[in-house]
Amino acid sequence: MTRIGFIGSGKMAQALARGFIASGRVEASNIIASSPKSDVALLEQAKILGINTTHENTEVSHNSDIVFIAVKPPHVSKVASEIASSFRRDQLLVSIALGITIRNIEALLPSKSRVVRVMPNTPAVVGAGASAYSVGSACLDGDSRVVQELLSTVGYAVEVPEVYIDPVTGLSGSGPSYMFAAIEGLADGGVKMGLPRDLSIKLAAHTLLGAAKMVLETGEHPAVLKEEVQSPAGSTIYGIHELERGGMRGLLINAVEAASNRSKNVGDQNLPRQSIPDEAEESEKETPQTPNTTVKRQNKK
Ligand SMILES: NC(=O)C1=CN([C@@H]2O[C@H](COP(=O)(O)OP(=O)(O)OC[C@H]3O[C@@H](n4cnc5c(N)ncnc54)[C@H](OP(=O)(O)O)[C@@H]3O)[C@@H](O)[C@H]2O)C=CC1
Ligand SMILES: O=C(O)[C@@H]1CCC=N1
Repeated sequence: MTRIGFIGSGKMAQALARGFIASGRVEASNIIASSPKSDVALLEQAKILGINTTHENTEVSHNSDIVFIAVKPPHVSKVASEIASSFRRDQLLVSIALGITIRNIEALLPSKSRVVRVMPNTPAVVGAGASAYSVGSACLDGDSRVVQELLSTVGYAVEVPEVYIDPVTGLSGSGPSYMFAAIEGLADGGVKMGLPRDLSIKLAAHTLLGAAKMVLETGEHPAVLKEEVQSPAGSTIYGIHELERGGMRGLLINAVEAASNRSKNVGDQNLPRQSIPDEAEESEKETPQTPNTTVKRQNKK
Protein backbone atom coordinates (compact mmCIF):
# COMPACT_ATOMS: atom_id res chain seq x y z
CA MET A 1 0.00 0.00 0.00
CA THR A 2 1.18 3.54 -0.77
CA ARG A 3 2.94 5.23 2.13
CA ILE A 4 1.83 8.83 2.62
CA GLY A 5 3.81 11.48 4.50
CA PHE A 6 2.75 14.93 5.67
CA ILE A 7 5.33 17.58 6.43
CA GLY A 8 3.22 19.90 8.53
CA SER A 9 0.32 18.46 10.49
CA GLY A 10 -2.08 21.33 10.65
CA LYS A 11 -5.70 21.74 9.64
CA MET A 12 -5.41 20.78 5.96
CA ALA A 13 -3.03 17.85 6.51
CA GLN A 14 -5.36 16.47 9.16
CA ALA A 15 -8.40 16.93 6.90
CA LEU A 16 -6.67 14.99 4.10
CA ALA A 17 -5.32 12.28 6.43
CA ARG A 18 -8.73 11.76 8.03
CA GLY A 19 -10.38 11.69 4.61
CA PHE A 20 -7.86 9.21 3.17
CA ILE A 21 -8.28 6.90 6.17
CA ALA A 22 -12.08 7.14 6.15
CA SER A 23 -12.14 6.23 2.45
CA GLY A 24 -10.26 2.99 3.17
CA ARG A 25 -7.78 3.81 0.38
CA VAL A 26 -4.94 4.43 2.88
CA GLU A 27 -4.33 2.69 6.20
CA ALA A 28 -3.51 4.91 9.16
CA SER A 29 -0.35 2.88 9.81
CA ASN A 30 0.89 3.89 6.34
CA ILE A 31 0.69 7.58 7.16
CA ILE A 32 3.44 9.55 8.87
CA ALA A 33 3.22 13.22 9.81
CA SER A 34 5.70 15.72 11.19
CA SER A 35 5.48 18.99 13.03
CA PRO A 36 7.87 21.20 15.04
CA LYS A 37 8.83 20.01 18.55
CA SER A 38 6.64 22.76 20.03
CA ASP A 39 3.54 21.14 18.54
CA VAL A 40 2.27 18.79 21.24
CA ALA A 41 -1.24 18.65 19.79
CA LEU A 42 0.09 16.55 16.92
CA LEU A 43 0.67 13.58 19.21
CA GLU A 44 -2.88 13.73 20.58
CA GLN A 45 -4.41 13.94 17.11
CA ALA A 46 -2.16 11.17 15.82
CA LYS A 47 -3.17 8.87 18.67
CA ILE A 48 -6.81 9.30 17.72
CA LEU A 49 -6.11 8.67 14.03
CA GLY A 50 -3.54 5.90 14.57
CA ILE A 51 -0.96 7.54 12.31
CA ASN A 52 2.80 7.71 12.91
CA THR A 53 4.41 10.96 13.99
CA THR A 54 7.83 12.53 14.16
CA HIS A 55 9.45 15.91 14.71
CA GLU A 56 11.94 15.18 11.89
CA ASN A 57 10.80 16.14 8.39
CA THR A 58 13.51 13.91 6.92
CA GLU A 59 11.93 10.90 8.64
CA VAL A 60 8.66 11.65 6.85
CA SER A 61 10.48 11.85 3.55
CA HIS A 62 12.47 8.64 4.12
CA ASN A 63 9.33 6.67 4.92
CA SER A 64 6.91 7.90 2.25
CA ASP A 65 6.17 7.23 -1.39
CA ILE A 66 4.12 10.43 -1.60
CA VAL A 67 5.31 13.37 0.49
CA PHE A 68 2.82 16.17 1.10
CA ILE A 69 4.21 19.59 1.95
CA ALA A 70 1.46 21.04 4.12
CA VAL A 71 3.08 24.04 5.79
CA LYS A 72 2.43 27.76 5.42
CA PRO A 73 4.17 29.41 2.45
CA PRO A 74 7.07 31.01 4.40
CA HIS A 75 8.11 27.54 5.66
CA VAL A 76 8.12 25.76 2.29
CA SER A 77 11.62 26.77 1.31
CA LYS A 78 13.06 25.50 4.61
CA VAL A 79 11.28 22.15 4.67
CA ALA A 80 11.93 21.41 0.99
CA SER A 81 15.62 22.16 1.52
CA GLU A 82 15.71 19.83 4.54
CA ILE A 83 14.50 16.85 2.53
CA ALA A 84 16.25 17.74 -0.74
CA SER A 85 19.50 15.80 -0.25
CA SER A 86 17.70 12.49 0.29
CA PHE A 87 14.70 13.03 -1.99
CA ARG A 88 14.48 10.15 -4.47
CA ARG A 89 13.24 9.93 -8.03
CA ASP A 90 10.86 7.13 -7.01
CA GLN A 91 9.06 9.56 -4.67
CA LEU A 92 6.37 12.07 -5.51
CA LEU A 93 6.24 15.44 -3.79
CA VAL A 94 2.78 16.99 -3.48
CA SER A 95 2.62 20.60 -2.31
CA ILE A 96 -0.62 22.08 -1.05
CA ALA A 97 1.02 25.34 0.00
CA LEU A 98 -0.69 28.59 -0.89
CA GLY A 99 0.88 30.40 -3.84
CA ILE A 100 4.10 28.39 -4.17
CA THR A 101 4.61 27.29 -7.77
CA ILE A 102 5.84 23.94 -9.02
CA ARG A 103 8.91 25.68 -10.43
CA ASN A 104 9.68 27.24 -7.02
CA ILE A 105 9.69 23.80 -5.41
CA GLU A 106 11.57 22.07 -8.23
CA ALA A 107 14.31 24.69 -7.75
CA LEU A 108 14.82 23.41 -4.18
CA LEU A 109 14.94 19.69 -5.00
CA PRO A 110 17.31 17.52 -7.06
CA SER A 111 16.80 17.91 -10.80
CA LYS A 112 14.04 15.76 -12.30
CA SER A 113 12.17 15.60 -9.00
CA ARG A 114 8.50 14.73 -9.49
CA VAL A 115 6.41 17.61 -8.11
CA VAL A 116 2.64 18.03 -8.07
CA ARG A 117 0.83 21.15 -6.85
CA VAL A 118 -2.62 20.65 -5.34
CA MET A 119 -5.19 23.12 -4.04
CA PRO A 120 -7.53 21.04 -1.84
CA ASN A 121 -10.18 22.27 0.57
CA THR A 122 -11.23 21.26 4.08
CA PRO A 123 -14.45 19.39 3.18
CA ALA A 124 -12.04 16.60 2.20
CA VAL A 125 -12.41 15.58 5.83
CA VAL A 126 -15.98 14.40 5.11
CA GLY A 127 -15.22 13.08 1.62
CA ALA A 128 -16.75 16.15 -0.04
CA GLY A 129 -13.61 18.06 -0.96
CA ALA A 130 -12.85 19.85 -4.21
CA SER A 131 -9.23 19.67 -5.33
CA ALA A 132 -7.48 20.90 -8.44
CA TYR A 133 -3.94 19.83 -9.24
CA SER A 134 -1.15 20.39 -11.75
CA VAL A 135 1.80 18.10 -12.44
CA GLY A 136 5.41 19.19 -12.87
CA SER A 137 7.50 18.69 -15.97
CA ALA A 138 9.51 15.81 -14.46
CA CYS A 139 6.44 13.80 -13.46
CA LEU A 140 6.01 10.34 -14.91
CA ASP A 141 3.08 9.31 -17.09
CA GLY A 142 1.23 7.60 -14.23
CA ASP A 143 1.65 10.40 -11.66
CA SER A 144 -1.44 12.32 -12.67
CA ARG A 145 -3.54 9.14 -12.35
CA VAL A 146 -2.08 8.36 -8.89
CA VAL A 147 -2.88 11.85 -7.62
CA GLN A 148 -6.32 11.80 -9.24
CA GLU A 149 -7.13 8.48 -7.55
CA LEU A 150 -5.87 9.62 -4.17
CA LEU A 151 -7.70 12.97 -4.20
CA SER A 152 -10.86 11.34 -5.55
CA THR A 153 -11.10 9.34 -2.32
CA VAL A 154 -11.84 12.64 -0.53
CA GLY A 155 -14.10 14.29 -3.10
CA TYR A 156 -14.01 15.89 -6.54
CA ALA A 157 -10.56 16.11 -8.15
CA VAL A 158 -9.53 17.65 -11.44
CA GLU A 159 -6.24 18.26 -13.24
CA VAL A 160 -5.79 21.85 -14.45
CA PRO A 161 -3.04 23.96 -16.00
CA GLU A 162 -0.98 25.51 -13.21
CA VAL A 163 -2.09 29.00 -14.21
CA TYR A 164 -5.55 28.06 -12.86
CA ILE A 165 -4.33 27.26 -9.37
CA ASP A 166 -4.45 30.83 -8.00
CA PRO A 167 -8.07 31.31 -9.18
CA VAL A 168 -8.93 27.82 -7.88
CA THR A 169 -7.50 28.91 -4.53
CA GLY A 170 -9.75 31.98 -4.53
CA LEU A 171 -12.79 29.88 -5.39
CA SER A 172 -12.74 26.36 -3.94
CA GLY A 173 -9.65 26.56 -1.69
CA SER A 174 -11.05 29.48 0.28
CA GLY A 175 -14.69 28.85 -0.70
CA PRO A 176 -15.69 26.72 2.30
CA SER A 177 -15.02 29.74 4.47
CA TYR A 178 -17.38 31.88 2.37
CA MET A 179 -20.05 29.18 2.55
CA PHE A 180 -19.71 28.77 6.33
CA ALA A 181 -20.28 32.52 6.54
CA ALA A 182 -23.37 32.08 4.32
CA ILE A 183 -24.69 29.31 6.57
CA GLU A 184 -24.08 31.45 9.61
CA GLY A 185 -25.88 34.40 8.01
CA LEU A 186 -28.89 32.31 6.95
CA ALA A 187 -29.07 30.78 10.40
CA ASP A 188 -28.94 34.23 12.01
CA GLY A 189 -31.84 35.17 9.77
CA GLY A 190 -33.79 32.17 11.02
CA VAL A 191 -33.00 33.08 14.61
CA LYS A 192 -34.09 36.67 14.00
CA MET A 193 -37.42 35.37 12.77
CA GLY A 194 -37.87 33.16 15.83
CA LEU A 195 -36.36 29.77 14.92
CA PRO A 196 -34.18 27.92 17.46
CA ARG A 197 -30.45 28.25 16.64
CA ASP A 198 -29.80 24.49 16.15
CA LEU A 199 -32.72 24.12 13.78
CA SER A 200 -31.67 27.23 11.86
CA ILE A 201 -28.12 25.94 11.34
CA LYS A 202 -29.36 22.52 10.18
CA LEU A 203 -31.88 24.05 7.75
CA ALA A 204 -29.25 26.46 6.39
CA ALA A 205 -26.63 23.72 5.90
CA HIS A 206 -29.09 21.32 4.23
CA THR A 207 -30.26 24.14 1.98
CA LEU A 208 -26.70 24.76 0.72
CA LEU A 209 -26.07 21.03 0.39
CA GLY A 210 -29.33 20.52 -1.54
CA ALA A 211 -28.73 23.47 -3.85
CA ALA A 212 -25.18 22.25 -4.59
CA LYS A 213 -26.46 18.71 -5.30
CA MET A 214 -29.12 20.05 -7.65
CA VAL A 215 -26.52 21.98 -9.66
CA LEU A 216 -24.29 18.89 -9.91
CA GLU A 217 -27.00 16.28 -10.50
CA THR A 218 -29.42 18.12 -12.81
CA GLY A 219 -26.74 19.79 -14.91
CA GLU A 220 -29.04 22.85 -15.12
CA HIS A 221 -27.56 26.33 -15.07
CA PRO A 222 -27.82 27.82 -11.55
CA ALA A 223 -29.81 30.75 -12.96
CA VAL A 224 -32.55 28.37 -14.14
CA LEU A 225 -32.70 26.62 -10.77
CA LYS A 226 -32.75 29.97 -9.00
CA GLU A 227 -35.74 31.16 -11.04
CA GLU A 228 -37.65 27.93 -10.40
CA VAL A 229 -37.89 28.88 -6.71
CA GLN A 230 -39.31 32.32 -7.46
CA SER A 231 -43.10 32.44 -7.83
CA PRO A 232 -44.45 35.71 -9.19
CA ALA A 233 -45.12 37.95 -6.19
CA GLY A 234 -44.10 35.06 -3.92
CA SER A 235 -41.72 35.24 -0.98
CA THR A 236 -38.43 34.31 -2.70
CA ILE A 237 -38.29 37.27 -5.06
CA TYR A 238 -38.56 39.52 -2.01
CA GLY A 239 -35.56 37.77 -0.45
CA ILE A 240 -33.58 37.82 -3.71
CA HIS A 241 -34.29 41.52 -4.11
CA GLU A 242 -32.59 42.16 -0.78
CA LEU A 243 -29.57 40.05 -1.79
CA GLU A 244 -29.28 41.91 -5.11
CA ARG A 245 -29.61 45.23 -3.31
CA GLY A 246 -26.72 44.18 -1.06
CA GLY A 247 -24.65 43.08 -4.09
CA MET A 248 -24.28 39.43 -3.09
CA ARG A 249 -23.06 38.20 -6.48
CA GLY A 250 -20.69 41.12 -6.87
CA LEU A 251 -19.34 40.45 -3.39
CA LEU A 252 -18.69 36.79 -4.24
CA ILE A 253 -16.89 37.81 -7.43
CA ASN A 254 -14.81 40.28 -5.41
CA ALA A 255 -14.00 37.61 -2.82
CA VAL A 256 -12.74 35.14 -5.42
CA GLU A 257 -10.71 37.87 -7.12
CA ALA A 258 -9.16 39.11 -3.87
CA ALA A 259 -8.23 35.63 -2.66
CA SER A 260 -6.83 34.66 -6.09
CA ASN A 261 -4.66 37.77 -6.15
CA ARG A 262 -3.54 37.08 -2.60
CA SER A 263 -2.47 33.57 -3.63
CA LYS A 264 -0.42 34.98 -6.52
CA ASN A 265 1.16 37.66 -4.31
CA VAL A 266 2.04 35.22 -1.53
CA GLY A 267 3.80 33.07 -4.13
CA ASP A 268 5.78 36.07 -5.36
CA GLN A 269 6.81 36.92 -1.80
CA ASN A 270 7.93 33.43 -0.86
CA LEU A 271 10.23 32.42 -3.67
CA PRO A 272 12.97 30.02 -2.62
CA ARG A 273 16.12 31.92 -1.76
CA GLN A 274 18.29 29.48 -3.68
CA SER A 275 16.79 30.57 -7.00
CA ILE A 276 18.28 34.08 -6.81
CA PRO A 277 21.33 33.74 -4.53
CA ASP A 278 22.69 37.28 -4.70
CA GLU A 279 19.42 39.13 -4.20
CA ALA A 280 18.30 36.70 -1.52
CA GLU A 281 21.53 37.03 0.45
CA GLU A 282 21.18 40.81 0.39
CA SER A 283 17.56 40.54 1.45
CA GLU A 284 18.50 38.25 4.33
CA LYS A 285 21.17 40.67 5.59
CA GLU A 286 18.72 43.56 5.49
CA THR A 287 15.69 41.84 6.99
CA PRO A 288 16.80 38.78 8.92
CA GLN A 289 13.39 38.22 10.55
CA THR A 290 11.42 38.33 7.29
CA PRO A 291 13.51 36.77 4.52
CA ASN A 292 12.14 36.18 1.04
CA THR A 293 9.86 39.18 1.00
CA THR A 294 11.83 41.38 -1.40
CA VAL A 295 12.80 39.02 -4.20
CA LYS A 296 11.04 39.16 -7.53
CA ARG A 297 9.51 36.23 -9.43
CA GLN A 298 12.07 34.53 -11.66
CA ASN A 299 11.37 32.19 -14.51
CA LYS A 300 14.09 29.57 -14.49
CA LYS A 301 13.11 27.73 -17.64
N1 LIG B 1 -6.69 25.33 5.73
C1 LIG B 1 -7.16 25.26 4.47
O1 LIG B 1 -8.40 25.33 4.24
C2 LIG B 1 -6.23 25.08 3.33
C3 LIG B 1 -4.87 25.26 3.47
N2 LIG B 1 -4.04 25.12 2.40
C4 LIG B 1 -2.60 25.34 2.54
O2 LIG B 1 -2.07 24.29 3.31
C5 LIG B 1 -0.95 24.75 4.05
C6 LIG B 1 -1.17 24.44 5.51
O3 LIG B 1 -2.32 25.14 5.92
P1 LIG B 1 -3.08 24.79 7.27
O4 LIG B 1 -3.09 23.33 7.47
O5 LIG B 1 -4.35 25.53 7.22
O6 LIG B 1 -2.10 25.51 8.30
P2 LIG B 1 -1.75 25.09 9.81
O7 LIG B 1 -1.11 26.28 10.44
O8 LIG B 1 -2.96 24.50 10.44
O9 LIG B 1 -0.68 23.94 9.61
C7 LIG B 1 0.66 24.17 9.27
C8 LIG B 1 1.46 23.22 10.09
O10 LIG B 1 2.83 23.29 9.69
C9 LIG B 1 3.61 23.18 10.87
N3 LIG B 1 4.98 23.64 10.63
C10 LIG B 1 5.48 24.90 10.70
N4 LIG B 1 6.82 24.88 10.42
C11 LIG B 1 7.14 23.57 10.18
C12 LIG B 1 8.35 22.91 9.88
N5 LIG B 1 9.50 23.57 9.72
N6 LIG B 1 8.32 21.57 9.73
C13 LIG B 1 7.16 20.86 9.86
N7 LIG B 1 5.98 21.45 10.17
C14 LIG B 1 5.96 22.78 10.31
C15 LIG B 1 2.86 24.01 11.87
O11 LIG B 1 3.27 23.73 13.19
P3 LIG B 1 3.14 24.93 14.29
O12 LIG B 1 1.70 25.30 14.31
O13 LIG B 1 3.61 24.29 15.55
O14 LIG B 1 4.00 26.05 13.79
C16 LIG B 1 1.43 23.56 11.60
O15 LIG B 1 1.11 22.38 12.27
C17 LIG B 1 -0.84 26.26 3.80
O16 LIG B 1 0.14 26.54 2.84
C18 LIG B 1 -2.23 26.61 3.30
O17 LIG B 1 -2.22 27.72 2.45
C19 LIG B 1 -4.51 24.75 1.17
C20 LIG B 1 -5.83 24.54 0.98
C21 LIG B 1 -6.83 24.75 2.01
O1 LIG C 1 -6.22 30.87 3.49
C1 LIG C 1 -5.29 30.11 3.18
O2 LIG C 1 -4.12 30.48 3.25
C2 LIG C 1 -5.57 28.73 2.66
C3 LIG C 1 -5.44 28.62 1.19
C4 LIG C 1 -6.79 28.21 0.71
C5 LIG C 1 -7.58 28.07 1.92
N1 LIG C 1 -6.91 28.34 2.98
